[in-house]
Amino acid sequence: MTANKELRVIEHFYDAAESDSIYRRLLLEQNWPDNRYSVAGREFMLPRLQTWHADPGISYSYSNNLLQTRSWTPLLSDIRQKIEHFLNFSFNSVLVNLYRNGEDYVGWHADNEAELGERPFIASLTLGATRRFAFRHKKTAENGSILLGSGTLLVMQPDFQHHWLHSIPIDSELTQGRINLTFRKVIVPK
Ligand SMILES: O=C(O)CCC(=O)C(=O)O
Ligand SMILES: [Fe+2]
Repeated sequence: MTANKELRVIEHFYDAAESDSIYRRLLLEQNWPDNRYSVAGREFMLPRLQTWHADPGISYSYSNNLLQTRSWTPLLSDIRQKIEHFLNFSFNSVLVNLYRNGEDYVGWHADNEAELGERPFIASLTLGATRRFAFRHKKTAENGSILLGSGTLLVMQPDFQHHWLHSIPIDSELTQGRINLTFRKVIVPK
């Protein structure tokens, strides 16, 4: 079993000009919050900036701890629609990450919170600078990475979160920013 079967990469999902224009718009429009948080009385700094947008009634523990839920902007709705149409799947939330330069990163994790259900299906769109997306198997020493360039859509199949951890490592040489959108489907409790 390799991670490749559980990852699908669609390059140029948006072409270079579209990706560049979306990147610039998001950078200006997102009204990025401060990345200093206080959780249970402890202060910490997230090594990137984030916003969280969801349909009404959607609650996600990660975001409840760290982020306010925002509504969909017209631009985020348009992107969601294009991805949903392409994948024939509907999402109800998106986590937007801004890596201001190569010093910003996300550490090893799996997106397997209970609210994403048994089979978390995640679509991730990269805009701006190219960054390395690294993955490593939870039980074996298998590991690998792929470069995600602007306009690339990465689809993480449910089993990817079960078997692998992923991260965006620091790239100290890099001065440009990157925005990543991970579209998710939070399960609404009945
Ligand atoms: O920036 C990326 O490509 C990955 C972001 C990520 O793993 C996440 O938001 O859970
Ligand atoms: Fe992730």
